[in-house]
Amino acid sequence: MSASAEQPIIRFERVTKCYEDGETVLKEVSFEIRRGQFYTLLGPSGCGKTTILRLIAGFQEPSSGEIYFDGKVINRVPANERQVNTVFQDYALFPHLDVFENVAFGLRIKRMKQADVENKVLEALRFVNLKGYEKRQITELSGGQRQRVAIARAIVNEPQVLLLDEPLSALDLKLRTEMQYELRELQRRLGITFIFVTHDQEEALAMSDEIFVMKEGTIQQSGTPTDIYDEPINRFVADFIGESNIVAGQMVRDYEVRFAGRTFECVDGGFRPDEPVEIVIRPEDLEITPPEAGKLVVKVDSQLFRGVHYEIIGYDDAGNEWMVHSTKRATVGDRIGLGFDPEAIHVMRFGETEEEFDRRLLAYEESADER
Ligand SMILES: Nc1ncnc2c1ncn2[C@@H]1O[C@H](COP(=O)(O)OP(=O)(O)OP(=O)(O)O)[C@@H](O)[C@H]1O
Repeated sequence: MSASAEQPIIRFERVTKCYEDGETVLKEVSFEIRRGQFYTLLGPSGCGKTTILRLIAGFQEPSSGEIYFDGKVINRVPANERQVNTVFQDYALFPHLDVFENVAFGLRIKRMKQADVENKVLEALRFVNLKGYEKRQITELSGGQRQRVAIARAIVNEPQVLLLDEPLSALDLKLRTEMQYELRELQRRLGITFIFVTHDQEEALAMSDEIFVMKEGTIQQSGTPTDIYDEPINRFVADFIGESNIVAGQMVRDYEVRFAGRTFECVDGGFRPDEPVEIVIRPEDLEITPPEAGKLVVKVDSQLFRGVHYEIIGYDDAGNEWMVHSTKRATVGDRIGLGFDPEAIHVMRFGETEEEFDRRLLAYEESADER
């Protein structure tokens, strides 16, 4: 592999963004984006996702820190000189132009020859399955088709990076799911980097090679969907990604944790003895057993049929709530046992971010070396 192929295509180095009103919406954010991958920025409204896209696109400048593209600082490079295109939430199509002219717009500005414009526009429309729609007006298209025109208009410029700001949020659920497959497939065929913004965790898990989970202008955790689902770094991430049982606990020593009034074997280390922690167990990792065989015993409070499983809510004697996803039914009011493997227990430090976690792990490994 050549050096440039290994180099991240985009790198943020301690990037901070304050708006004129003094609000700091990104706080020393650092990350790397590798070539040809599908990235998702995931987080609640207002956490700074769109601001990151605007900084990459060149619509805004950072207040401090460096943005690199292909190894060069681009903080002050104008938007039209960057090899980046954006698909906006509302698509921003021109209603008075037909499909062909919408897609051709950027090429006409570049004064490309008519024959080349035609070739490129038709190729882009083929890519998004809209061949034959060239003469249609935008108003005569469905939401999904408009979405595809917006993508064709962006990829016709052959960007190295495509930024997509909540592009599926205007679509109904069925079309949204279809477009998730289409977008993922399109990214693979084009082989360019996609940076996708959403606040929908299922969408992020389904589509991404890598997810950045954001909160209040910081990246809480980055990783593959499975990393983030299985090993959430803190309560915020665990809560935001999927359904979780989160209860307070205390480390006894490495690989032994106490919660709900009992001590359990676990697979996490690197904590101080007696350190207060939070425990995550996913509802699908809990198994219903007879009460005497359970690691925990809960009283069933409610039950809902969810199609593939029952969602059962119960309370243990310490008052903790437990959600269970089970193909077995339970009876409201009964006491049932809950079984789980040591691997199903995920131990987190209170409110720890990824950087704090890395520092703790390093210190732990160094102290283990000394021992
Ligand atoms: N031009 C601006 N001037 C001042 N404040 C702004 C400006 N643009 C955004 N903000 C503020 O910056 C914060 C982050 O906004 P941003 O649009 O990046 O969030 P987001 O995560 O994309 O949210 P959403 O999911 O709602 O689009 C918000 O508090 C927002 O009010």
